Amino acid sequence: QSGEVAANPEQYDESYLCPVQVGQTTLNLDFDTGSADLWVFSTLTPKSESTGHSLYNPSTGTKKSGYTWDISYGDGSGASGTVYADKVVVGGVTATSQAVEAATSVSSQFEQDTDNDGLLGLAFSSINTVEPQAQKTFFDSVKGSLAKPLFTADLKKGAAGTYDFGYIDSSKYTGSISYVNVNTANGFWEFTASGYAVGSGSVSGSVGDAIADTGTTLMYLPTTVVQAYYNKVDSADYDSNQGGYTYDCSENLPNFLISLGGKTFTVSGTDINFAPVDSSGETCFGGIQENTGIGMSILGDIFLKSVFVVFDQTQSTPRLGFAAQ
Ligand SMILES: COc1ccc(CN)cc1O
Repeated sequence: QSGEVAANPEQYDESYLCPVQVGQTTLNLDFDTGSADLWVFSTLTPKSESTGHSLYNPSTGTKKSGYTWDISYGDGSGASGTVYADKVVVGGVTATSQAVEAATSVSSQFEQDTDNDGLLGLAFSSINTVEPQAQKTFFDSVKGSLAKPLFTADLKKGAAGTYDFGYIDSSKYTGSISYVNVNTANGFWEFTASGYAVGSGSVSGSVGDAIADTGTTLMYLPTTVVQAYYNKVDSADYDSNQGGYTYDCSENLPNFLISLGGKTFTVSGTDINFAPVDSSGETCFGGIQENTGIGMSILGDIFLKSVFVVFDQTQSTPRLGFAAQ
């Protein structure tokens, strides 16, 4: 089988939500290549936490007795609950008995984001949080039945993009796809990013160890790289109250160039201009921030919206393919 599903941006492209049939209900889920749990708001979620969300009703599923899950994300948000086996359909691709993690508790960030009805993890199943046995991601559940064991991400700035499962749509990118091998030891789509440049010119140095993470909004890079970037933005400085680099919204940001698999990709300064910090619209928060304390770099949506990415398990070693959009 193969299929395509829309990836609809929230305000400021904070995250992208895709319609997914879970049991008999269609929910809008955040496809997250940085985690491996498929969890959903449900009729088991306290009403005080689920108002405004679409809810999975586990009555259509088979309860996995004694199974629980509990996940925490890098931004301090999290959720927990119980586990059911049920039908999940993404763009016509069907997992007939997918582990569906029904939330019995969610953190305030999820409670408040009423566009988001849960997450569909697309990292490696080794980091699924279900106890006593880790469960397969949706991709792992359907991988063997896909025309090709791969999926692609084509996210866009302020417009609907797509995730495709089982095939590469050559109309969605320009030029050739350059591939890098993935190290799955940490359960992420993790690889080594090479040189970089600010504005234009030839790349140098090295960004280093990085993950491709559709579930993270911004780009988190080594301090040396981030300082080099904002040194080229006159009004920029690090604002500890905001927790990152800010600048005058009136200032044009430079492009950021990064080399992956021998090919240089350009993230436009307009894409790196993330959002105003408040309603005055005077000060803006940058889409490139420091990876301090994370242990690796994260190429999140700010990066991903300017490339076409293949999450490829056609070889014995998983690999990532990058092409310009
Ligand atoms: C609060 O919202 C989220 C928190 C964490 C993730 C995973 N990186 C996705 C989200 O949509």
